[in-house]
Amino acid sequence: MSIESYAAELKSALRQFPNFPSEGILFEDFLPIFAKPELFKNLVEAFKLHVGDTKVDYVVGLESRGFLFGPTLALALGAGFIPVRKPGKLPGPTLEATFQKEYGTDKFQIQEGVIPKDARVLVVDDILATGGSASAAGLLVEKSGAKVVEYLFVMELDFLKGRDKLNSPVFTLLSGQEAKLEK
Ligand SMILES: O=P(O)(O)OC[C@H]1O[C@H](OP(=O)(O)OP(=O)(O)O)[C@H](O)[C@@H]1O
Ligand SMILES: Nc1ncnc2[nH]cnc12
Ligand SMILES: [Mg+2]
Repeated sequence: MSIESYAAELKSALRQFPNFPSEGILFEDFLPIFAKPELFKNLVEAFKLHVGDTKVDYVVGLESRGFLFGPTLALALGAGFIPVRKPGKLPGPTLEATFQKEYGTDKFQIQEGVIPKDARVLVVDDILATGGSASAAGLLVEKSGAKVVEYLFVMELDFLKGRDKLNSPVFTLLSGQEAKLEK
């Protein structure tokens, strides 16, 4: 199957919730994908097709939703998985970055020394909204001395222009929201 046909099938599984978690947000719920093994398998297969022969040493997944498929994708690519977590969850020395997102401020941490210098990394998450989360994660990868080969997302909220904050190529599997939710 092609990436496009995987994408069409996956897109039809998503559910939208207007005004969640706050007024004016159209929330894209991608959890139904994980309730069906064939959809979950196809999500990973579609990303794998996109990555192709590109050399990847690590997949870095963002807490929480990037943890749902990041490790599975890493395994499928023969790469390691490294978590970027919200503060206070990782033991030992960490690197930290603060960021703004679509609905609030947050912090991310990564353990120091877990990514070898010059490693080739894919940063993966479910949604690219303002780009705050992904750019903070990219910064942590760069602070570790590694290289972000590409950012991979299931979906993008195009109107927020999050990709402008990212300084490596960006791939989004499904077409996203082009306009803000009308009241
Ligand atoms: O591009 P941004 O504006 O940074 O927003 C995108 C991020 O927001 C959501 O995570 P969130 O932290 O809300 O919750 P989660 O723990 O459920 O992943 C989403 O899963 C992305 O990680
Ligand atoms: N509209 C949205 N739907 C789901 N997750 C999100 N994260 C940030 N914005 C989101
Ligand atoms: Mg998230």
